Parts: sequence; structure tokens; C-alpha cells
Amino acid sequence: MADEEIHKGLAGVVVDYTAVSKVNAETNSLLYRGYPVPELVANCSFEEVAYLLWHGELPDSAQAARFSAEERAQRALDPAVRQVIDALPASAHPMDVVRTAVSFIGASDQRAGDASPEANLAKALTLFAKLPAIVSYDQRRRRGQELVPPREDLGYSANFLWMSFGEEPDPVVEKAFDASMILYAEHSFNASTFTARVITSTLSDLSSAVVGAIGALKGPLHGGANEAVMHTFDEIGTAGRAAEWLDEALAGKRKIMGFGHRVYKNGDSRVPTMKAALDTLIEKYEAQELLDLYDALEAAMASRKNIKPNLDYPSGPAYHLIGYDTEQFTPLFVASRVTGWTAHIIEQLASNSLIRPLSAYNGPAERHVPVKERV
Ligand SMILES: CC(=O)SCCNC(=O)CCNC(=O)[C@H](O)C(C)(C)COP(=O)(O)OP(=O)(O)OC[C@H]1O[C@@H](n2cnc3c(N)ncnc32)[C@H](O)[C@@H]1OP(=O)(O)O
Ligand SMILES: O=C([O-])CC(=O)C(=O)O
Repeated sequence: MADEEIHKGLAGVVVDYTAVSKVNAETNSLLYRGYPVPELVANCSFEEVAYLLWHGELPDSAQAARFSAEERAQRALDPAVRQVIDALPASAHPMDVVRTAVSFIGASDQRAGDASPEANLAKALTLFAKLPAIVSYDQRRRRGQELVPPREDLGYSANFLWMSFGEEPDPVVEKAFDASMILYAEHSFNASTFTARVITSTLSDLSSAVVGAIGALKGPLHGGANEAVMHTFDEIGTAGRAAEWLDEALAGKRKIMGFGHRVYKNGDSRVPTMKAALDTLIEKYEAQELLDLYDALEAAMASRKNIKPNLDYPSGPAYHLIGYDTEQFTPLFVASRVTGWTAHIIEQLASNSLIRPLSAYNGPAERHVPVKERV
């Protein structure tokens, strides 16, 4: 096969239709089920956006109330899941903890073998409701703190922050966190969603697809970049060192985490909205030095490479200011993206075709076992 037929990394290849979201690099925009995402951030809660991704329409007030009641009723960390988490060593990365907990929940789910859209929606809602408890508890146990039970009187994001820190969040923090959850929820055929669709295409189950997607999200070229951005800031230290640090890193052929994107070549459509949320946190926590460092690295990257930040660049420092440990940033992404993954799993099943591309062989030409010569 000739080289020009190879589409390394499937770059530029359109694999299938989706009605879940539209990433438009030309207009630098992102739509969920037709709605511009900045409008959703300004006017809707993350719960309403989850409903939209799954059902295709925003809920009316009765639907929203029912949905929210179902989510609130499933928030608690089951004792058996807690035991599984407690059995994992402190050396386990939080993404491995989340992956293991989700796998355990899937294997214990009585609906595991039912692949109907109704059962899959119910399983998706269970994961959506339970992930905040898993992520919060894992951080707390690492800090030597007690589990904080959920509160049914709080919305999704306020309750997530409550379980994480044991305090009702300031409205500025809650709004910024909710914005990040909406912005992270869905992004068409990114690597983790595509992983979920590949697994689903074999007629495997929803839990297996989500577990695989978590594995794909962990890598620093994908979701793991939000954690890596904070490590970069720690390594640089102060704004004054950013340009020098960048020159050395680029000379060493390092990839700068939180910059660049496979689809957007002129900036990630979600960054302005997340940067606005980060600015509110910078003001609240009087974190001007962090903002100076953020701006200095962005400016240096623009002048050296003309490469712009992606969503992980403002999200990393936002989660840091809110008080999360750096290693918990990608699990926060999981809690959000589980909505998009599961919407795609249901869409894939509704019009399934086994995903199995071709490869061009470039190994040795056919040869035969030298039976007599082998010693
Ligand atoms: C939520 C998300 O998942 S968003 C993505 C999060 N990931 C990151 O932030 C990791 C850092 N970024 C990257 O590694 C890349 O930009 C990716 C993986 C996101 C996209 O990569 P691709 O579409 O394959 O682009 P590719 O890697 O070919 O980059 C094109 C050129 O820009 C350079 N480039 C792209 N991103 C970066 C970066 N972050 N740092 C340094 N150089 C970069 C490449 O080195 C390459 O240069 P070359 O042509 O001189 O070799
Ligand atoms: O679309 C991608 O390739 C990566 C990304 O930004 C996301 O998954 O949010």
C-alpha cells in the first residue's frame, strides 16, 4: 500500500455521523445538540446539559426536577465501592482509582447485560451521580480526612464541592466549577470518546466502554494535560522564568502541555469561557502571580510557535485554586465527560457498525520457519 493512503492518527478522517456535538474549527465554535456551549454555560446548570446530551433537548422544569431527584438519590458512596477504593495503595494514580471504581460498579450492576437505550441511560445516570463521591473520597482519604456524605439539598456542582472540601462553596467557585463541567462534557470524536465507540461497536457493554475511555483520557496528550499544566507551572515557578523555560523545553523537543489541538488550529473555542471563569477565581483568591505566569507562558508560546492554549490550560489552574490536588484534575474531567461518552455509546448502538480499520503491512516479506537450522 502506498504511503499516501495512510492516515496516521486518523487525522482528518471522518469516521461517522454524530448528532451529539459539532466542533467547528473554521468558526472556532462548539455546539452541543445545536446549542452554542457558551450560551449553555451562561444559562444552564451542568445537570441540564447532561440531560440535553442524553435526550437531545433541554429539560422543562418537570423533567429537570425528576432528573435531578434521580441523580440526588444515587449520590452516596456505596460501602462496597469504598472498600475497593480503600484496598488500592496510595501510590495508585487517582485515574486508576476512578477506573477501578467504575469497573466495580459496572460489574455489580444488575442491569449490566441489558443494552437497551433505557437501561444504558439508567446506567449512565448512575455513573454521573456516583463519580463525584468517588473523586471526592479518593482525595480526602489521601489527605487523611473523613468521607463527607452527599447533601440532597445542593445542586450537582455545589454538592461535588461540598463532598470534596466539607464546606458549602462560595457562589463564585460553584459557578466556575460548573462552567468547567459543562465545557469538559463533550467534544465529538476525541480519543476517549472514540475509544468508547470502538468498544461499543463490538457490542460490549456500557461499563466496559467507559472504563476504556477513562484509560484513553488519562494520557497527557488528552485529558491528562490538565494535571500536566500544573506540573509545568510548578516547574517554571515565576512569570519571569517562563520564556527561558520554554526555550529550553522546546530545544529539548518537549511538548508543552495545555497547548495545541488536533482539530482547532487557531485556538480552542472553549478557552475564552474557561479563562473568564479562571479570572473570577484569580480575583477571589488574589492569585495575581499565577495569572502572570499563565499569561507569560501563553505569550512566549505564541511568539515561539504560534500555538494557542486548549481547554486544559485554564482548567488546570482553576482546579488548583479551588483546592484540588493536581492528580485529581483528570478524574474531575472524567466526572464531566462521562455524560458525552455515554451519549456516544447510545448513539453508536443505535446505528452500529463494527469499527475495524485497515493497516498497511511493513514487516518482513513472507518467509518460512527454518526447521533444520534452528538450534
Ligand atoms: C482536552 C484535550 O484533550 S485537549 C489536548 C490536550 N493535550 C495537550 O495539551 C498536550 C500537548 N499538545 C499536543 O501534544 C498536541 O498539540 C496534540 C496531541 C493535542 C495535537 O497534536 P497533533 O494534531 O498530532 O499535532 P502535532 O503533534 O502534529 O503538531 C503539529 C506541530 O505543532 C507542534 N506542537 C503541537 N502542539 C505542541 C505543543 N503542545 N508543544 C510543542 N509543540 C507542539 C508539533 O511539535 C508539530 O511541530 P512540527 O510540525 O515542527 O513537528
Ligand atoms: O477533541 C479532542 O481531540 C480533545 C479535546 O479537546 C476534548 O476531548 O475535549
